[in-house]
Amino acid sequence: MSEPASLFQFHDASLGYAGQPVLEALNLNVRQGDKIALLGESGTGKSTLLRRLRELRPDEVAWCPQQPGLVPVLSTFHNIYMGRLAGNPFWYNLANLVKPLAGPKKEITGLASRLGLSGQLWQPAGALSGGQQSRVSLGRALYQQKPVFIGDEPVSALDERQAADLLTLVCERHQTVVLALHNVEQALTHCTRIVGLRRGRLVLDAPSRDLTPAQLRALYTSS
Ligand SMILES: Nc1ncnc2c1ncn2[C@@H]1O[C@H](COP(=O)(O)OP(=O)(O)OP(=O)(O)O)[C@@H](O)[C@H]1O
Repeated sequence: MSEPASLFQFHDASLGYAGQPVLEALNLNVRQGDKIALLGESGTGKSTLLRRLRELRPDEVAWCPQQPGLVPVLSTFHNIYMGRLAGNPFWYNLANLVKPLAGPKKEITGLASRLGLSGQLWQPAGALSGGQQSRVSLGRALYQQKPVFIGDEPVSALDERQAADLLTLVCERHQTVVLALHNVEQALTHCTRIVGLRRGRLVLDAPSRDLTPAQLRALYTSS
């Protein structure tokens, strides 16, 4: 059987800002079909790496940022709809803003129900709880329907059951997934490969089946 295609490749790469490296000597190959959890303590460069992945293949990536970045005066429906804004003509977007058309209405109503947001569909995003807002943000990324999902702590504001349910949904609906997570159990349950960062270096890249929670927690120890 042939190897899955490579989507993102880094060879001894350095990633950072304005000439200041955050990640150095990075070697990483993300293949089609990978379900990767990116772990590491705060400030070690997870978001930096995810942003670069998104920049490399903007048309193929559904992006779920760390901060939901919703438009507070617009409804849940409209914020989810924004996931496909760029792919539709102006008149179509305007029509949906004023009076949602049957197609998007049906699709987004179904998605909102799956996200537990049926009761909030027409409420302004600014009136939602933090967890509800992060589900809207997830909905907006899912609505993009891209082959690759990149999420920066997409379920950190959710309770355990909701987080598990929505990580399952994300993995089912995308061929390739890369998620920054802080919960090692979630990482091992939902992802097939774990990439660990520590102090700006990639220090772990292994199949989930070969790892234990204790090994992953070591990424967060101070020594
Ligand atoms: N836009 C930026 N300009 C300059 N430096 C930045 C920028 N974004 C992040 N950094 C710096 O890069 C380093 C890594 O940040 P990054 O957000 O990638 O970490 P992280 O692992 O995602 O952290 P967290 O788990 O807290 O989200 C930090 O020192 C941060 O200050």
